[in-house]
Amino acid sequence: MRPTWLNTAFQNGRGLSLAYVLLSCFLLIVIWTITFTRIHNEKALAVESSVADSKNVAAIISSNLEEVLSKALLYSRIGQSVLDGDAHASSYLSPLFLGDSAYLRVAIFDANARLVYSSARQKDEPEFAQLINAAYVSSLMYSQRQGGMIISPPLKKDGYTWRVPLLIPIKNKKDELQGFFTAILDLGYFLRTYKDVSISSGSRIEILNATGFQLAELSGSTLSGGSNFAGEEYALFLVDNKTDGEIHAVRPGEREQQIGVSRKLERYPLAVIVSRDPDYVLGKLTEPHREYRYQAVIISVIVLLFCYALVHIAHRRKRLYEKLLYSEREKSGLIDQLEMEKSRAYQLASHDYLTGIPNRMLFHEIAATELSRARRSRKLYALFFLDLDKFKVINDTLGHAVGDALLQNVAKRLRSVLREYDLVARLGGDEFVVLVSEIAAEERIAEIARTLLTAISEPYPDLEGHEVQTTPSIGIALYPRDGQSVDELLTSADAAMYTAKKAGSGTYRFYDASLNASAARGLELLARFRQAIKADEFRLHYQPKVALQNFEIVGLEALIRWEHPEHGLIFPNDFIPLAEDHDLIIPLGHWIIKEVCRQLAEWRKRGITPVPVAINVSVKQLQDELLLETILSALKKYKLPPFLLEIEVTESCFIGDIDSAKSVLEKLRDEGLRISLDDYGTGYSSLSHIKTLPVYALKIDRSFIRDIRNDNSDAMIVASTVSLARNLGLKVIAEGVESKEQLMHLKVIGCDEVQGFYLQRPVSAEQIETILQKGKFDPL
Ligand SMILES: Nc1nc2c(ncn2[C@@H]2O[C@H](COP(=O)(O)O[C@H]3[C@@H](O)[C@H](n4cnc5c(=O)[nH]c(N)nc54)O[C@@H]3COP(=O)(O)O)[C@@H](O)[C@H]2O)c(=O)[nH]1
Repeated sequence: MRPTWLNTAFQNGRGLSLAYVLLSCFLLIVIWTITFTRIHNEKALAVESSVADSKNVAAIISSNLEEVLSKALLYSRIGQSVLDGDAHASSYLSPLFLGDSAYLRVAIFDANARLVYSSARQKDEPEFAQLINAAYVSSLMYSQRQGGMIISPPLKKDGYTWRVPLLIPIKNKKDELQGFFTAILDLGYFLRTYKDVSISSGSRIEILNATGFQLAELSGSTLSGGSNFAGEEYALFLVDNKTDGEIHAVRPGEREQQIGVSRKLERYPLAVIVSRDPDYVLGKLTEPHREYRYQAVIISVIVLLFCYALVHIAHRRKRLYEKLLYSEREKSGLIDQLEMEKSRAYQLASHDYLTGIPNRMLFHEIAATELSRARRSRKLYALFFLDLDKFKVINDTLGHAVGDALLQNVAKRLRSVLREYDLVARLGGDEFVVLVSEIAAEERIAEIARTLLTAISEPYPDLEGHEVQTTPSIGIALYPRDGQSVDELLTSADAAMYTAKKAGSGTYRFYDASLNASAARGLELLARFRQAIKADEFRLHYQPKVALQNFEIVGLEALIRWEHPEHGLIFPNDFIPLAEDHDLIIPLGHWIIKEVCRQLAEWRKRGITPVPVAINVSVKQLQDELLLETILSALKKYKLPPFLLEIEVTESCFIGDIDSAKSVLEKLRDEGLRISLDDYGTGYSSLSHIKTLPVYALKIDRSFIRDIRNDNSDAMIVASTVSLARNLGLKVIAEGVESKEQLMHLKVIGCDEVQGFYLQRPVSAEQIETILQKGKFDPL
């Protein structure tokens, strides 16, 4: 992820422009670095190859020069024979010397510097006199390394400076000076032989003697000489120990440093310098290097133009982005305004202006959605229609302001006594409606009606300075019994409200008249409950669970009934919710546990093979601290293995304090009891959540089985539950099987067990005994 400031910078174009400029600078640096490096390298290479070439030339020249000088040594030995008095020796010398163009003339002197022989047949040789003096001055100590040779600049200033005289002292066997061999060496002739081979217009060959005097120079085709470099930096190489090397000094008289190499002759006091004009060496690179720079300039211009174009685009983008942002802001402002207007309009259209609660329109909308949910639920839905008694009188006598305040307070009180998700609306005038969803038992409905009645009947101490008291008349309609749609329910509840009004103010009535009696009966049952446990009025009925593989009975479910002395057999839906609400479910639960264990023990005693019996345990029972102890002591008392007792819990046990419910069930499982999840599909638990619970089986709710043959979505839900549960290693039991078709369908999709009226309704312990003895069904 890019940091936010970077994102913003890139979005608004500023960051992009900067990036393009930096990239361009980088490219320019790269382009010019490459260009200059290439130029520099090529120059260095050219200099290097010129130096190597010059070194070769210097080596060849110095080697040839050594050869030429070696001949002078040969001639000096013939000269010794002449000095020894050999009359014919001089006749050997002439032809040899005549064939050697490098030497112009030779002469031999005795030890007293008297001329003994001259090839030029001269009486004296003044040019050599200076050399002979020099030889005496140096006490003839010229080293053998230098061939014992003296080579000096010519005395004659005739322009032929390259015609240099050389002297070789001649010694006898006792190493005494016997005389001198002298010759004029034509270095010009020598150098010219290299003119065509190695020398071009930009090159120069120089021959220096040991003192730094330039004896000869060949520059192009021009011969010259006579410069004295003694003591100059240019000739410093003469005094170092190296034979050859490069010259890094400006030649006297030149402005630029030449690319030069030097080489000293090994045996004679001469040195060769080969140098080249840098312009000449590097001149051929000038054009290609100009070309490189030209290319670099063109590429740089392209890069700059490209950069300019990109920056321009980025700026345009920035401007567009700003415009877009602006219009987005404007648009979202408009949308917000419209939304506000819309919600205000909706609020006005859907809510009662006086009380702020939903009006008839919104009530219809929400109630319709609630009823569509109600189809899946096994709970009850009730619509309460309320009308305030004597409201017209209050309004007419105390004024509209008091009437309005009363309506507002009634709405508040209704809201305050109901759950958040119960629906309260004002239909108009003094008519209110309340839709209460998911009511566990019918008895609860009467309780709710009484709560509403009490809340509204309380005095209103200060309504615009007046104390007011009123009562409501409440009509109650139940879904789906009294109406399938909102309108039908409203009509029924309205009718019931009129019945209530007729019965006298401050009362409630059910649309189904029989329920008025049952509401009263609820109170009566409650009053007798504890006594009923003591008087042993409760009974357990049993319904078999059958394996679909072979239709054998694999278990039973124990279902409670109340054998009331006056009302006869009462079913659990009529008293279990009452018992739950008034903390009576715990003593009842203890009774059921003991009774099931007692029954199992009795069957075993009578030789009937017992099968596991499941009991229903509610949330409240799971919170009972004595539950585990009661179960274990009952199993112990009747010496029953724990697997014979099963526990059925609903998903509602895992809403709220899930950990404590889970821990109780885990303890029970650890003791060997099996836990199954009842009414699966009516709650919100996902299979992945169920996997974390200590359950071994799922009981698919009968509302899914009812239409399994006709409703595709029910069939799909059941099939996928079976397959997913199997993957999780859970058993699947289908409840509410009422037909052969449902049974076959469930067998085909791989359901494990079924329970339902088709095979067997719940029956008394005596009746189930016969069925248990048979052990299996034959439903096909
Ligand atoms: N906490 C306790 N709850 C209990 C106990 N005994 C029962 N109950 C719960 O009361 C609800 C109603 O029970 P009941 O009226 O006994 O109905 C059971 C069956 O008779 C009924 N059933 C079985 N087969 C079919 C069928 O094919 N069609 C059909 N319409 N009804 C059928 O289902 C009820 C059993 O349901 P379930 O428990 O989900 O397996 C009920 O919620 C009971 O749980 C008790 O001792 N303690």
